[in-house]
Amino acid sequence: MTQPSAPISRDTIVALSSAPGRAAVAVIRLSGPEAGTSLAALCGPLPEPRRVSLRTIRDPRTSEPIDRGFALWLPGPNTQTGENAAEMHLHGGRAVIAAALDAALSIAGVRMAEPGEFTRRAFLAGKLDLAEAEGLADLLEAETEAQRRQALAQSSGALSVRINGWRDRVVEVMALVEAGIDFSDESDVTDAARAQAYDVLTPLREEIAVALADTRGERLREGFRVAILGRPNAGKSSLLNALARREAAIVAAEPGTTRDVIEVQMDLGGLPVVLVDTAGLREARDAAEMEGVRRAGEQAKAADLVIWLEDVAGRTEPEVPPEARVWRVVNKIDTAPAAEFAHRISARTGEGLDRLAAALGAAAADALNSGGSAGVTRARHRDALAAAVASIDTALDAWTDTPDEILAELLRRAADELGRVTGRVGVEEVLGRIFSTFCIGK
Ligand SMILES: Nc1nc2c(c(=O)[nH]1)N(C=O)[C@@H](CNc1ccc(C(=O)N[C@@H](CCC(=O)O)C(=O)O)cc1)CN2
Ligand SMILES: Nc1nc2c(ncn2[C@@H]2O[C@H](COP(=O)(O)OP(=O)(O)OP(=O)(O)O)[C@@H](O)[C@H]2O)c(=O)[nH]1
Ligand SMILES: [Mg+2]
Repeated sequence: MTQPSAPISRDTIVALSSAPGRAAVAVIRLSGPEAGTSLAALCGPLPEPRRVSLRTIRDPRTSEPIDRGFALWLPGPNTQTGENAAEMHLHGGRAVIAAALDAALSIAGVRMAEPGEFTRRAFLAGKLDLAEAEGLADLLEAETEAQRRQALAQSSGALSVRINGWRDRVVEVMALVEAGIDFSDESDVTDAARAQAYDVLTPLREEIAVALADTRGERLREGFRVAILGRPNAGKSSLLNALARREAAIVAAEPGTTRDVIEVQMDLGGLPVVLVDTAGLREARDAAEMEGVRRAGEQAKAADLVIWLEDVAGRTEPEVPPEARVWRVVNKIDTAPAAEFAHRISARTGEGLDRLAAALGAAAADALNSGGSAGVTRARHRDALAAAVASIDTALDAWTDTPDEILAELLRRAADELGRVTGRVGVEEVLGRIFSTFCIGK
């Protein structure tokens, strides 16, 4: 757990923590030193801690009733933020929410929360570390089962435990090397400690490098990208619509219909797949189409998989970047026999689509973390691990003929890089970036 690294604000914050807009129930949360006094000002004498109590919520300026709802008093420090906290569960109408927030803000010392400020305070109180806070952000964004599982694991400390374990081992190696600094006149001790340090560091470096090379966690966050490319009129937009089960893209009989890139999010067996429809590739007839063709090429590069779609009546060679992974799919098999093709479909009749969707799901399952392992999920983690490995490599390369002090410094750098992931090191620079991605009220 992270220790508080900045003074906790004296302000009491308030926010609507349920989704904005009309809903059955709205949850308004307060956190900070005046959360209890504020709740009392709004709802009368404080309920018993952690007990739901039905109250009339009133505007403290006028005593006019605003709503009847549940009040909760959550005294610190055993709260999500570590501070005094309170909640009101109200009827979810817009005017109720507006009046209750306005009434809370009329109380001295209470202000609106910034995006992510509840979570930021939880972090500052040492209730969760940076990687866990990121996991929480991902949990709010999760759209499929595998994403939810990965996010829940990260928010519960799975990645932090691994990273802290690596960091502890680097520190252990550092201590062995530093033993040499302290006993520099006893070369037996130094040599034995160095040898032992080397033996700990080598497999550790391997472990971190393996985690670094595993991109499945990051790809699970972002989704498995499948770009549909082909000549105009192959039926790309029809295929996108058929797989997405909605008319996301315009389909028309004349070639050159699609110009923009159209993305739809799919859930294939709990895995996020992003399907991308593109402009048909040909000698463009106008500037807009030319731009569409250029963007199609970009999508092919960014995709994890390209579907090269062909009309059974006129086969074409894939025109995709050489490094792209390509599946050739033959469409319009309702119009001609096509038994010889591996992937054959009719976007019109739906024939072959279940098989194609199952194959896409299997490809996604290979490429994405199924939500079980606690790997790297963001570029921020990857950068830190890469820097740690680089520092360890420098140390290992120079192992035998480098002074203890320099080796220890390289190892300290590696430990610091690992510490960045959980926020033990270099917190300030990433705080704003991480917490601002939350919604207000989280
Ligand atoms: N109504 C409501 N539902 C909610 C939340 C909330 O704030 N309000 N949560 C908000 O995110 C989530 C639950 N997360 C929470 C995390 C920690 C603590 C908490 O009070 N922790 C204390 C006490 C732990 C204990 O006694 O078991 C602590 O860590 O010291 C509460 C909620 C999801 N559901
Ligand atoms: N018979 C038959 N016609 C199809 C099938 N799939 C698409 N079509 C028709 O083919 C024409 C072109 O379909 P689109 O989906 O717009 O083709 P596209 O590849 O997106 O074309 P561009 O956007 O111009 O590149 C439309 O008239 C579709 O109805 C199919 O499986 N069978
Ligand atoms: Mg199209």
